[in-house]
Amino acid sequence: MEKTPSYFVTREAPARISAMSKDTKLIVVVRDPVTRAISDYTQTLSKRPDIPTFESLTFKNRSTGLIDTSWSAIQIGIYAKHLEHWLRHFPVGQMLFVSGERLISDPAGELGRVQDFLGLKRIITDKHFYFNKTKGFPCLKKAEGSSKPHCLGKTKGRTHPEIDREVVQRLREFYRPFNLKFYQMTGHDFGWD
Ligand SMILES: Nc1ncnc2c1ncn2[C@@H]1O[C@H](COP(=O)(O)OS(=O)(=O)O)[C@@H](OP(=O)(O)O)[C@H]1O
Repeated sequence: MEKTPSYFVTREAPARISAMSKDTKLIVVVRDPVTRAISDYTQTLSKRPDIPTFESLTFKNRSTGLIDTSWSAIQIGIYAKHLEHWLRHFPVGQMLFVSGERLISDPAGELGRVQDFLGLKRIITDKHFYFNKTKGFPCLKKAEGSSKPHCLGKTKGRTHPEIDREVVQRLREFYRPFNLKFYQMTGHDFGWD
C-alpha cells in the first residue's frame, strides 16, 4: 500500500502506476471541494501566517468574480478533470471513491466500503470508534498495538478561518458543473451541492 494526496492530481501518476501494475486498486478520498480549498489554505496559513487572505487568492479579478483556477487550492478540487486522466489508464471499477464527509460522520461505514472493495473481511466496525468531543472527530478506542485511545494529530481537523459568504457562494457555483460531472463519472452523488 502506498498513499499520498498528490497522486490524484499528478499528470504522470496514472501511467506510471499502470505500468507498475494494471491491477492496482485505487482509493481516492474526496470532500466538498470548497471545504477542501479552505482546508488547504488553512494548512498553508499554519506554516506561513503572512500569506494573503483566502478571498484575495481565490479571484483573478474580484470585481468580475473570475476565479483563479491556477491556484492549487482551487485546481485540486476540480475532481472530474483529474479523474479523466485516471480513466485513460484504469477502469472506474478499479477505483473506490471514499467520501471525506462520511469518513467523519460514519467512519466504520466508509471503512466497510473500503474493506469490501479490497476483498477483505469486515474487521473494522463501529465498535472500534468513539466520538471525541474535545477533538470534534471520531477516534480509535484502541490504537494498533496499544490499549489506549488514539485520535489523529493536531494537523488533522484544524479550525478553518471564517470565509466571506459571497466568496463561498461563488466557489460553490464554480464547482457545481465539475461536481455533477464527477458524480456521473463515479456513479456516486457526494451531495456537495
Ligand atoms: N477522524 C478524524 N480526525 C481528524 N481529522 C479527520 C478525521 N477524519 C477525517 N478528517 C479530516 O482529515 C483532514 C486532514 O486530512 P488531509 O488529507 O488534509 O491530510 S494530508 O493532506 O494527508 O496531510 C482534516 O481536514 P481539516 O478539518 O481541514 O483539518 C479532517 O477534516
